[in-house]
Amino acid sequence: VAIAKHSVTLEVLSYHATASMEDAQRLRSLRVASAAHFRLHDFAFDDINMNDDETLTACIRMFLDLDLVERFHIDYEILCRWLLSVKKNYRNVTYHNWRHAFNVAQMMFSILTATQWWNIFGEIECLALMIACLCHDLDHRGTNNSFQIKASSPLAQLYSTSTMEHHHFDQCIMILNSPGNQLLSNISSEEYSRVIRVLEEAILSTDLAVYFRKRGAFFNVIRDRPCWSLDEHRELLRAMLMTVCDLAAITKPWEVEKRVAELVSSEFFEQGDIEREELNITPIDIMNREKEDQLPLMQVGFIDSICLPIYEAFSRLSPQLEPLVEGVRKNRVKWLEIAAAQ
Ligand SMILES: CCCOc1ccc(S(=O)(=O)N2CCN(C)CC2)cc1-c1nc(CC)cc(=O)[nH]1
Ligand SMILES: [Zn+2]
Repeated sequence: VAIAKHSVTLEVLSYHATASMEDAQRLRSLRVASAAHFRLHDFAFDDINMNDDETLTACIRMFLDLDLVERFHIDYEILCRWLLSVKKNYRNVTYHNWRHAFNVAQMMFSILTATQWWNIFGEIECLALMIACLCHDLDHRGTNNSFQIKASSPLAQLYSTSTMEHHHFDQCIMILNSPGNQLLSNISSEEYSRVIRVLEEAILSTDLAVYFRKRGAFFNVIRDRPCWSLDEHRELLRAMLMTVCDLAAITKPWEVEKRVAELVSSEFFEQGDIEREELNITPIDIMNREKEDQLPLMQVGFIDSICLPIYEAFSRLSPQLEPLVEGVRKNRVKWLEIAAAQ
């Protein structure tokens, strides 16, 4: 029975859509503007004025400028089809959609280039980090890990910890293995297994529970600088870097942060509505529409407990990253002002 259940579950999960030949041909024919044109090196980057095609050509630009296409002999049409397939496997949910993944990848690109850490990680790990950012929330349903457990969803039956993150990695691998989407088909098996291992670590590290578990070690290692080189703690740095990119909306100019927080809270409230209506449970405050007025102070709590520690640590690691922690501090003031005005 267990196997039957498992195969049924896999059956349910294994559906994924890949892009058509026509779509890939069309994207392939589009002009790819420069990183400067897209402002891809800006920490204040905002995708709001971009259409979907532009987000895709901006991803091509990031892969080209990190020299990943040349270095890994990536077939251009496969890169186009792979990007289209990744975008197609994000659902039309309020926050955890393609635009979120795209913004996370742009933040990774701007940090790797501003700090020159692409030199420390090397091409294999940069390739894995960029793929991880674009794929890290694949097939998100707009509900979090605890919801999967409470709803005993098929995903929770497969993965009891980091439920969604294991699924995102699963989906990422399935797309990479799909005909016409095999981005990594021209690298050696030794390099391939390194990319996949870094990819899995990076996607799983976007579970905030993993961030909480690992960040103590990271802060200790930072404190004892400079008696070690970043190179010795690359895995820990990559894990923290994924969280820094995943939460980066909190560092953006107020108008961006305000808009994104609205999307995050809407998605939380949608989950709360399902919990109330279908699971008959009272949602936690952050997902409870009736507690909407507490949102500004919740954001201050989010900033103090989760964001400031990591963005301060990163600005100590590299002065080029100071604009990030400054952005968080400015947004903290704005959230407090709103709370005080209520
Ligand atoms: C904006 C609507 C309210 O949003 C929040 C409310 C509370 C907290 S929390 O730090 O208290 N905490 C986090 C860990 N959970 C397990 C328990 C609750 C975080 C957010 C929040 N999260 C994200 C990441 C998705 C982005 C964002 O902007 N805000
Ligand atoms: Zn994410």
